[in-house]
Amino acid sequence: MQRILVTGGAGFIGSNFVHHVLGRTDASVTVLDKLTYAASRESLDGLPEDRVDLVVGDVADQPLVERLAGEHDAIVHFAAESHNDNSLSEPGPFIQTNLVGTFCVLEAARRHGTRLHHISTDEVYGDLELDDPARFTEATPYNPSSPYSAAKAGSDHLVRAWVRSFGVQATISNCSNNYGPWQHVEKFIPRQITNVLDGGRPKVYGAGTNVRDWIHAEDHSSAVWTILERGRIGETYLIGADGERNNLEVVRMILEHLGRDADDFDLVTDRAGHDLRYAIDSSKLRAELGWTPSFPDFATGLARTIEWYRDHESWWRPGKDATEAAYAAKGQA
Ligand SMILES: Cc1cn([C@H]2C[C@H](O)[C@@H](COP(=O)(O)OP(=O)(O)O[C@H]3O[C@H](C)C(=O)[C@H](O)[C@H]3O)O2)c(=O)[nH]c1=O
Repeated sequence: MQRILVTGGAGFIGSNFVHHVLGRTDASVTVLDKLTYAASRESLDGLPEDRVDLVVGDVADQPLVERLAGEHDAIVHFAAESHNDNSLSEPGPFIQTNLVGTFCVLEAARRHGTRLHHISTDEVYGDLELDDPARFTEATPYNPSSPYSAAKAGSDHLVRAWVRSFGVQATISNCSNNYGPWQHVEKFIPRQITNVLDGGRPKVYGAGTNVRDWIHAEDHSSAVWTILERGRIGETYLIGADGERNNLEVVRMILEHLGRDADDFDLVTDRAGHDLRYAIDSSKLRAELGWTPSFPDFATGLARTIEWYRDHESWWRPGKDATEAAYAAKGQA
């Protein structure tokens, strides 16, 4: 695979993947990205210019995606609207990008016989009880809760249908919550880090007992590359790094790292339909393809991420006020 098309490659997880591929292989990458509020050209800075191309465009632009698919050996499809809170206030873009966009990618892959890897989320499985020892596996029934996760669930079903009905050469991965550099300040970890850097207080939904299974974006990238290279066509692989923490634990770690009292946070209005707990069993990926996470433990990864936000204020600052104003309008600031 020498020529790879990465949809959504200027977003948080997509751009981490582009850095991963260009740093570890001799492949060249075309990024197709609409450069919405959640993407940034800066996330692609420092890459070898002769091996990366940015096409600013919409993944739901069928002729554009068809043309690009014909010029590449593989498509890795990250492009998606990803923020649950936004999907609750305005679901339309989630249907358009996550469902219609995936349809366009599938039709393009079908027409050109291009290998496809579809990026998805563990949220398609709904949530687990806090005291349930179970974790999600590839056999867990779909049960999405939000417009975001329902649209991602639908996109997974489209991929499986195109594999079975049209022989599209596709794999799917469902990953848990990512953290790391270049994540938009609307998301939980960057929001709380930047609140504290600004001298403010973290804002925790509900009672803060909801659990997320954190993985560093770099480990997500290495898993996706492994599946792209060695995954079996038509298969789904769950990606996770055994990083379960509740939201209170995470904000306390951020506060303590930045020299503040661990209880210096506010509990705010809960998210509607807020999923309680996500937890991934990634045994299939580890046993079948030999993948293991390489990033250090969550505490070390979080500390490095906090330092990254401290060092990159000029990147996150322009979006911060508008993001907080939107949360304030919902009683979550
Ligand atoms: C923004 C914010 C969030 N939260 C809570 C809500 C969740 O329990 C947790 C993480 O929230 P966040 O919105 O960052 O992420 P999730 O809703 O878990 O979803 C994320 O991880 C999955 C896998 C994807 O697939 C999504 O694309 C991705 O956004 O913190 C707060 O308590 N306060 C806040 O200010």
